[in-house]
Amino acid sequence: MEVLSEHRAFGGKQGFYRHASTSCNGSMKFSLYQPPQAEAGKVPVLLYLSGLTCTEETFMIKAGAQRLASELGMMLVTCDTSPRDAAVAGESDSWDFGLAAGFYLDATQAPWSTAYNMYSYVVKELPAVLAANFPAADLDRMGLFGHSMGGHGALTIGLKHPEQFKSVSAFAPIVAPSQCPWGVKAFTGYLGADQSAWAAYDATSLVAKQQHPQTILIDQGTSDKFWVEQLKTELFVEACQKAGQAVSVNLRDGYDHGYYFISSYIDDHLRHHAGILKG
Ligand SMILES: N[C@@H](CCC(=O)N[C@@H](CS)C(=O)NCC(=O)O)C(=O)O
Repeated sequence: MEVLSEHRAFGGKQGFYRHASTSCNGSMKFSLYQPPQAEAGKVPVLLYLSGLTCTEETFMIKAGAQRLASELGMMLVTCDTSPRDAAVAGESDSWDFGLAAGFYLDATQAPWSTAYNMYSYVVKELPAVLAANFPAADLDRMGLFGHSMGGHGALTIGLKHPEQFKSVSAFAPIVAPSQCPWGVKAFTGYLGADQSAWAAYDATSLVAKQQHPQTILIDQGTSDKFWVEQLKTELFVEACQKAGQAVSVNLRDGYDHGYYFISSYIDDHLRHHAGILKG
């Protein structure tokens, strides 16, 4: 692992790192905030998955999460949103598919399957890099959250791996990718036209079969221009009610899809995860 830069922040350390990734067939970057408590022992790890067009930097620059993470003694980690180094033909043709749009799945279709394996990257490869390089990262106390496409990643991966990700939350998540334009485009390209392969990466389908033992926290702005067409919170809430999954949804009046919304409610999410991981 290569250190790109490290910066003192709120008594801890904000760093940016690069490593060779087999899942993504090239080098990948991630960012990590170590709270001051990491100097004295292990701390819980909160992994954040970003949305379309974002990088490993976006959350650390815009969400304003480090101040409370420092107080609570939580490590924050954000990865990139797709492979960057694999030179897959056509990957930069659109902003909602390919580069910065990996959708946290393992692609099965050529040419994407050689590198677009963000599911394996998040579940296996990145945690192994953390274990090897950050002794203070307590991987038995990991939480997962994310925004939009990353909210979809957090919900699906959290539902599939409740033992690994003990707490789950999301800002403005895509909850039913099989039923919205972003998801249909991504799943058709990465997974193929046969929709039977899609359910494994669709939170609304998944929750009928696999529930998370903890309450899932969701915040959604009511002035989010993507809410009705792409995000469809209500489909997940209905599926949770049917399946007996505890979910707490806060509709935030007048907030849009951007990072001013996220930074307004980031503390609630950090406290949600701390309550479970440190409880
Ligand atoms: N490019 C898209 C919007 C993309 C977008 O809103 N991305 C969200 C995640 S889905 C984001 O977090 N963008 C980065 C930012 O707001 O800093 C558009 O013009 O409609």
